[in-house]
Amino acid sequence: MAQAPLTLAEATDKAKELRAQLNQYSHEYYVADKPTVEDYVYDRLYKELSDIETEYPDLITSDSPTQRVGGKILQGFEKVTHEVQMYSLNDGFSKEDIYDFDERVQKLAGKPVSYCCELKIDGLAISLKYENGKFIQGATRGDGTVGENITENLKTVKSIPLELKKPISVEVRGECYMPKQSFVNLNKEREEAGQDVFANPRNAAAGSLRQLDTSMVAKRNLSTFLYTVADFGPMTAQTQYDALNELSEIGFRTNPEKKLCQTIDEVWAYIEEYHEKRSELPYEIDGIVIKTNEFTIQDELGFTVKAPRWAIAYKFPPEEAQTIVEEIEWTI
Ligand SMILES: NC(=O)c1cc2c(=O)c3cc(F)ccc3oc2nc1N
Repeated sequence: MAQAPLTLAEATDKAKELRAQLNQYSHEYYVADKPTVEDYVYDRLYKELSDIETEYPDLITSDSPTQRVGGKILQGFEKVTHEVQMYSLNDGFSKEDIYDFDERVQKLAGKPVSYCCELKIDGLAISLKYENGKFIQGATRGDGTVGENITENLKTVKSIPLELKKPISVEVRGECYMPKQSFVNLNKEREEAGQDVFANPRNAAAGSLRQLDTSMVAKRNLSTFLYTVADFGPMTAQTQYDALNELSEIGFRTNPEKKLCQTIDEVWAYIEEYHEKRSELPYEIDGIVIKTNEFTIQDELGFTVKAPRWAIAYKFPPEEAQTIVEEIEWTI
């Protein structure tokens, strides 16, 4: 039985309630990886909100889940200048490189330091800006000083919050990536459509974020892991490990495999552990990022022209791309 049409007042209240409920379900599914409802529950509420917004377009808000599907055709990507430079990392390729890094850092710091170790996600570095809790700008790293404005495309990435849990103004950085399974599915579709396939998930993510049709990006199932606070705003973390937890508390998706290591031996054990586990992860990693944990020490060590002195990326030897795809295809 069709419901009597809602008055504007009823529709306004109902839309607000549905947005909050849907954004909560979406956070659980795409950010916390802990969905609490079946898809059909979400879909039914989504349709209810979408119908209200069709009836009353003025009720559409920037953080409405209906804004995630894209549908804009962009003319191109404007340039964005990063007020806080987006550096790259120095690479290490051997155990010796990692122990040399530790020796340099301890000498510069003048004392033993602890390290925060993180998986090195093989995606595309992005910067996200929020004003009073609202997502206002997303950009690529570019050359570290000038990147591309890909805000409209990043709005379709479900793990990127359109509104934070607190109305704060911050700039955060992280990696946008395509999960392995999505990569295999996308290449299957492209092959069947006679299109070129992507060589690896990183290229697929980069190619997806360069789409000018935002509805195409929405279909690519991209995700994110955030790892840096560029402009702290009111955030209080004094170490990298705590900053990752704080990023998660305000609504960002962070990688759960981080580890606080008191010695470089512990760091090396972590590197070996994840070199083993690499093929089981649902996303590609190309190494491990090691950072001095205390921000006071990061400030003391600072940056060279190219990279921070207080971090190093240990790069795993490249896995044959074929093995990755074969392994996944076997699991389908
Ligand atoms: N791909 C990654 O998973 C990853 C990348 C970086 C960086 O590129 C990076 C660059 C800096 F100048 C400083 C810290 C960083 O931390 C990082 N942490 C990570 N987990």
